[in-house]
Formats: sequence, structure tokens, C-alpha cells
Amino acid sequence: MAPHIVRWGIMATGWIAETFTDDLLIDPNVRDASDVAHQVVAVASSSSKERAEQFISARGITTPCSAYGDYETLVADPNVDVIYVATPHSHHYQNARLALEAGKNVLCEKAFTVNAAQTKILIEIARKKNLFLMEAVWTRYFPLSVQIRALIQKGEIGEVLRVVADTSFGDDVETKWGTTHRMVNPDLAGGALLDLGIYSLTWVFQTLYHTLPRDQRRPPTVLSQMTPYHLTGADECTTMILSFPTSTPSNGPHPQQSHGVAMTNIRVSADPDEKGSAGPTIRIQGTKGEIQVFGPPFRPESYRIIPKKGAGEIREVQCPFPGNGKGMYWEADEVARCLRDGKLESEGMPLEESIVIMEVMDEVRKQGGLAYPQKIESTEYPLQL
Ligand SMILES: NC(=O)C1=CN([C@@H]2O[C@H](COP(=O)(O)OP(=O)(O)OC[C@H]3O[C@@H](n4cnc5c(N)ncnc54)[C@H](OP(=O)(O)O)[C@@H]3O)[C@@H](O)[C@H]2O)C=CC1
Ligand SMILES: O=C1OC[C@@H](O)[C@H](O)[C@H]1O
Repeated sequence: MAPHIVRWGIMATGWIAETFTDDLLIDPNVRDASDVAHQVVAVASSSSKERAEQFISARGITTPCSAYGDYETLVADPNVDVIYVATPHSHHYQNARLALEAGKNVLCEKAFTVNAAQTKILIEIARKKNLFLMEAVWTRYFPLSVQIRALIQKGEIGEVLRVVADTSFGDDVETKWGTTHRMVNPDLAGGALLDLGIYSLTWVFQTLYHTLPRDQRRPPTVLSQMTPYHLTGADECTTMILSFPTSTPSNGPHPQQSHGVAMTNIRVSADPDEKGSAGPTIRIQGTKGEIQVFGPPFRPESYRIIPKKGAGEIREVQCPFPGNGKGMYWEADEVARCLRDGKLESEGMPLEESIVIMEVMDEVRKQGGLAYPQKIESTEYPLQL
């Protein structure tokens, strides 16, 4: 059967727009995805049309692809099925809303928006207009994540009661990020939490929350600490303890909670020698054993299952990236399948779960005293950026 072809419009021409587009251009057959295919039919840069043209030629796109010097023209392009929003966090609400208001489906980079209030409005608009909307949490669509969720659901390590995840870079923050880069710039909703902490939260949520039947998923309580970066006030370190109510079986005593410890830091690293010597970045601990995940939590490369003593052998699983891709093609394939099947949201990253995670980050910022400028926390539209 012919693959379902999805026509992408790329909004912005920065680093991740390049990476995502390069992945879109990899033949899906190399990852055994013969049911879908991707075409990049338009690219827009808010800086200039020339920048969009350069982006297209640098990627070697030879199929017809329009270059635009503003986002408004992109979202009006009738050839585009779905817009990929690849701007800084501060701009997601504004840019995704622009696309939705124009009647386009949207895949929006993480963190979805600056706060939960903005996320809720995007979802309301998408639902009202019958449009597909998804937060681009690519890691959830890796075979590694899918396999680990399935292992948990089939009880491989028993009941999962604690998860520890650390997404931390050991950067010389002042030299590498300065004060204006989006990583640390409050005007762009920078900081460790929204940029990297969201991956630690992804692991906590996809193991302790998403693996439960929908009607048993309950938002966690949160305790956290935040360290501001002295030059900008955005967080350089955030540590969170999340407590989820567990489902209570009728037989016998039972723990009432599972705990997630989600860490992020841009000054100390989870993997200082970048060879994994520091051990797993994620530990998923159950009553019958543990799953350990290796590599950066946003792009892990392997995991191992350690059964409880006497219950079997350790199993190591390598998870390669076919075609030398970054791994963003799996989320793109998911978008294509959802559009093909008329689904308005993805089961792997439900909109309800995006809201709960944004609410957790709102609470963590409240506890840590991190408020972004009102002009980007606002829900007015358009924002006064
Ligand atoms: N999934 C993942 O692995 C990753 C996700 N990300 C996410 O992607 C988003 C973008 O990150 P990244 O590509 O690294 O950022 P970059 O700074 O490299 O690119 C952002 C682009 O957004 C556009 N833009 C529009 N308005 C502004 C503005 N006021 N200031 C800066 N840029 C603006 C620009 O493109 P133009 O001028 O063409 O309009 C710019 O090139 C973030 O949400 C980030 O969290 C980032 C890295 C990895
Ligand atoms: O989403 C991300 O994942 C990869 C990191 O390098 C990047 O800073 C972050 O935005």
C-alpha cells in the first residue's frame, strides 16, 4: 500500500528546526516505517526569506518547497498539512496559536508553552477547530521508551514505586550560555527546568503516570528546590520530588504512593566523562527489579533490566538510531499516523498529560520564585513580545 504522505511546514530556522528537518528527510524505510512518508513543503524564517531559502538549500531539499520571510504566510499556505513550531519557549503560545487560528495542525516543541494557562488555551482552540495538536516530546516515541513502558505494564519489574531521572549538563554556564542565549534568558523562558528538566519529568511521568489506565492517572504533589543563575535569574539547577497516589488493590497492605525524583542542572553533569562512567541517568525501581537507562534522558541509547536476586539474569538492550538519525523521525511518524487516522491527539503524549506536566512546572517555579516577565507569562493574543 502507498504510504500516507504528510506535508510539513517548518516554522523557524534554528538548531532544532534543522535537526528535525534532517530527520524528516531520512527514508522511513530505514526504520521500517513504510506506512508513512514526509515532505517538507514550506519553511519560514521570521528573520528573512533568504534565511529560509538558505535553510532549504543547505538541507538539499529538491522537491518543491516554499521559502517565506514571515510566519503568517507559512500558516496560510494551503499545501501545508502540519506546522512544526521550533521557536523559543517564550514564543510557542503565540506561534502555535497563529497556526491553529489559521486552521493548521501543529507539532510544537517542548516545553509546550511558558505556563499551563497558555497550554490550555491552545488545546481549547485545537479542539474547537478539530485540529491535531501535540507537544514534541520526541523521546516518548523512541522504541526504547515504548519498550520500557510495555515492560512496566506487563509487570516485568513488579510495581514501580520509585523513579530517579537526571538531565544535567556540566557546562561552564557563563562562558557557554552568557546572558542572552535562550538556555538562560528569562525573556525567552530559559532555564534548566523548561529546557532540560522536562525530560526528567518525562521519564517520571511516562513510567509512574502514563503506564496506568487513564482513569487511574492522578496528578502528583510536588516539593522542589531551585538555584538561580546569578547573571539572569533563570534556574540553573532544579530538583523535584513528585509523589503519585498508587492504585490500591483490595488485597492486603499496599504502598499508597510512588515517588519520582526529577533533577536538572546545567553546571554539573549527569555524565561527566560522556562515557557513561557515572552510571545510568534514569533508574526505574520496582518491587521485582529495576530498569536502568543509559545516555542523555532526551536521547537514551540503551537500557538494562536487573531482576531481583534469584529471579533471572540481567538483560542489556541496545537501541540504535537507524539511518544515523537524531531520533526525531519517530515522533514525526506518529504525527503522520495520527493525521492519517483522523486522531486529534497522540496517545503517547496526550494533551491532558501535557497540561499536568505544565502545572507541575508552574508549581515548581512558584516554589523556586521563578516568574518570567509578564509579557511572556500572559495569555493575551498576540503577546507584546
Ligand atoms: N527536541 C529537542 O531535542 C530539542 C528541542 N529544542 C526546543 O526547540 C526550541 C528552539 O530551540 P533551538 O532550535 O535550539 O533554538 P535556536 O535559538 O537555535 O532557534 C530558534 C529559532 O526561533 C526563531 N525565533 C523567532 N523569534 C525568536 C526570538 N525572539 N529569539 C530567538 N529566536 C527566535 C528563529 O528562527 P527564524 O529567525 O528563522 O524565525 C530562531 O532561529 C525550544 O523550544 C527548545 O526547547 C531545542 C533543542 C533540542
Ligand atoms: O530539548 C533539548 O534536548 C537536547 C538539548 O541539547 C537541548 O538543550 C534541549 O533543548
